[in-house]
Amino acid sequence: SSNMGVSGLGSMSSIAVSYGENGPVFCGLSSDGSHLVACFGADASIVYGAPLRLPLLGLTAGDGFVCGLLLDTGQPYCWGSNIFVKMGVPQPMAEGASYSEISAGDDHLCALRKPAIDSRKGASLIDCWGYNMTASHEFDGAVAAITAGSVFSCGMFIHNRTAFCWGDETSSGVISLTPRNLRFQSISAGGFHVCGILENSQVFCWGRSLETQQLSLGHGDVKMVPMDPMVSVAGGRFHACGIKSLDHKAVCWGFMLQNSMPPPKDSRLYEIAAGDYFTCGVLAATSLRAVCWGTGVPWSIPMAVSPGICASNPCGQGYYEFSHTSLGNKVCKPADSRVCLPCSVGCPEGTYESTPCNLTSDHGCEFNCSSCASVECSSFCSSQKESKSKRLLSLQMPIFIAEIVFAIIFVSSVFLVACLYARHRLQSCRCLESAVTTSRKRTYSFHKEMVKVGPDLEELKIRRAQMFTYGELEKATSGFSEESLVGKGSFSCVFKGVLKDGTVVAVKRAIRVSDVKKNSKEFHTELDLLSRLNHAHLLNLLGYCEEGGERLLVYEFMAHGSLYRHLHGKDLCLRKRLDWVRRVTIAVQAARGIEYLHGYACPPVIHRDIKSSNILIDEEHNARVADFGLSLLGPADSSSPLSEPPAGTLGYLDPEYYRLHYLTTKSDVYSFGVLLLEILSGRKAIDMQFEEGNIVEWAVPLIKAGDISAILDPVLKPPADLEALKKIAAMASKCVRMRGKDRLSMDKVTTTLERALALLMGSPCNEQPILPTEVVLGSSRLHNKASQRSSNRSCSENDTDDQIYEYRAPSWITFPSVTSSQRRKSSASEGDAEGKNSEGRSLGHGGAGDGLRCLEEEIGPASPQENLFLQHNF
Ligand SMILES: Nc1ncnc2c1ncn2[C@@H]1O[C@H](COP(=O)(O)OP(=O)(O)OP(=O)(O)O)[C@@H](O)[C@H]1O
Repeated sequence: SSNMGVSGLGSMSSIAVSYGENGPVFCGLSSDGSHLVACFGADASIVYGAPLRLPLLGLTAGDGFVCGLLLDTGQPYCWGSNIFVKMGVPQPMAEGASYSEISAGDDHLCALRKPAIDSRKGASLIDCWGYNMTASHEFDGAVAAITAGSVFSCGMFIHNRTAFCWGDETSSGVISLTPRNLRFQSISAGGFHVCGILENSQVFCWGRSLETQQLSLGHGDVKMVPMDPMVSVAGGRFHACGIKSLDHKAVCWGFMLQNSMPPPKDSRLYEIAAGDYFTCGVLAATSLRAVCWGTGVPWSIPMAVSPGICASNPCGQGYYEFSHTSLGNKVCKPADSRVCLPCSVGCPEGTYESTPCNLTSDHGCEFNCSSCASVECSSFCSSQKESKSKRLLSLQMPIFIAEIVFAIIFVSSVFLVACLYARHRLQSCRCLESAVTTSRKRTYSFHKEMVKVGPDLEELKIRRAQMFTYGELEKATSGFSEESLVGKGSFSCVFKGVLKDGTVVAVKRAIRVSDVKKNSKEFHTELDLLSRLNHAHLLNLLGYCEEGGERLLVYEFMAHGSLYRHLHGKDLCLRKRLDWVRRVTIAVQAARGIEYLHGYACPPVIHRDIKSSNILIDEEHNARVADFGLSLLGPADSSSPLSEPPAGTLGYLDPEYYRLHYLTTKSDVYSFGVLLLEILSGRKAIDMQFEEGNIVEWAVPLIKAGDISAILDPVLKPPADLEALKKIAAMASKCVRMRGKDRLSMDKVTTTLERALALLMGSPCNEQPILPTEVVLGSSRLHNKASQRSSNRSCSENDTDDQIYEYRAPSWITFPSVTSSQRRKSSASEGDAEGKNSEGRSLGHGGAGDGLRCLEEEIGPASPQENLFLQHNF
């Protein structure tokens, strides 16, 4: 018994889609076994509010919000914004309650309590929160699964597999239509309907939103419920989709808006989830990528998602255990859990079942080659013949090789014996010496060859980056023409190009320099680094070319250029269009990219050249951190310094680094602090137009004096409430502290920025702790818009206290406390930063601390007159 394969408007799944006035969002649990969620789409409150560090068992989504079931505690956790559902852990909730499943409707969430049945009462408990639904329900008998529609919810009993529904009958009209005698394998609710898979795998739907009367909604088609057997269904607002048992392809029915995208024709799917007018699914291919169809689908989803929810029970009959060739079986964290997927039923016409569905794989279907009637069959059978003969050849091959090897060994042994005999006979022969020399020579040349193997192996490491020929890139950029030139750096030119397959790329071409060796090293550093790093806010390297003296890097093309161009370009409109929310969003995204470099890449990476021209903006206005040419792999312990000659850009350069060559991740924090000041003020890092040419020297005293308005970019109207920008400014001044140890760490910076963004967007701050200490359940309190708003407003003030970050979750941006290993580096540095400037304290790293203390007064921020030696990534 399982509820697998059911994911409707709000059933629990490894993927969830939210909809509503802020736009569509796709969220999915990563396929790497971390159980962590990532969200992509239009609604910033969901995308940036996702609890990036809390492992979740499953997801569900409603109008403007997404909820996950916490893997460790079995509590629901919601993020996004919906005035009827409290974000964080929904309130009121019974103390210590733990749930096995959650399911969200438009404006409510229901959760099935663990254990499935109360042994004393023989009843199951389902708790709901949200619009007209906040109550605790008791049902006689164990419940197998729950699902939520627009203003109602349904469940299915384990013992007789019948469905039951409750909620607002007047507006849903679903409850009274619930069939009493039908037995289901699974059910899924949509807007005002429910579809279930019967025991014979046929679909049965009830309710009113799938019917022809909905034609009055606008132009579109109404399709009948198909007769095909299905393995899973998902209900949208006026439609439902299912995965067919036969071929695992998606099919949809109900009302479809005109011009809405059809489901993918040729792709098999694992899991589906429906939003209001669209549906998304996980591709049953090695990529495990998600695809969406319908109307108003979320943006592209650059992640591999788990194909289902991890279950602790062994897979039942009719299910097989998912295993991924390259992932092993790492989709699930608890060792004894697994994703169970439904077996396909039947084989397409003209084929027969060649292998049955077993514990580890779905069944296989093959054409019957003795009676071929279709073209597909003929081509399949002829390819089979070919592969059979190849197989035969491959079986014979090892025997052939073994024979040759045996012959060689035999001949060499005979030769060796003959030589030894000859040597024995000619002991006084003087040619021995020269023989030794030759043999030494041979050994040497062999070694040389071994050494040569090194770089080849190195090259093999560059897995993801594709190698291009110079000709290909020349063609892509119309011969590196003037028209294709999009930017110039100190040592490179960047061209826009279009590859053969139509991909738009940026080709970075080194200005030819004589010191090829040094540049080659840096070239390979960047290649190696970029190909190993992977984060939504880092600029992806697509490929490279190294031919003769030419070195070219091929990146994704960033349609909106650099942040520098937006802030300091000639076009003032561009600068004005970058309003406060956009600026802070860019800062959050860039911070996340850098935090990844510092905390998640192993070993840690220090960027060394954070600046506004290295923050690029993509088509969807997301920020990407670029230019890792100067990156160095950092020490595993971020506080131990690397002694490196300084490289970077004037104005952004950490004083500790350029004076002492003392390089840690805190050098990037300094540069990021400068970047934040730049974003807030619209001033360049160094601008000699002003009396105070260095942005740090100018801004920090003003911030410390509390005069935040004096530093804000004059081209923008200050926001109504300055609190968010004040927080950012205060934090920026902590980032540019003289001593690295006194600066914040990047994860702290990200957290503060996220919180500031929430404040700026007028999001209510929630006083509730992540794990509530006192909760009451059962008050059928109807949340009301006005009261909710006023309570929201009153609580947004006093959250400046740093400690609050660790314990409290605001309503839509979450700041969960993380595990010690995740914050391995920051915890040490945090202590340092918070334990502020305790001058007498030991700095913990031998002489380095003392050296710093002596030099503290001596060091000042980079002055524009300073003549620095700057390296570059070419
Ligand atoms: N992937 C890209 N897509 C679009 N434009 C890009 C891309 N990469 C770089 N650019 C543009 O080209 C310009 C030059 O980039 P480049 O990385 O060569 O130098 P830089 O970082 O600006 O300066 P420096 O070389 O001094 O560090 C950038 O400022 C940006 O406007």
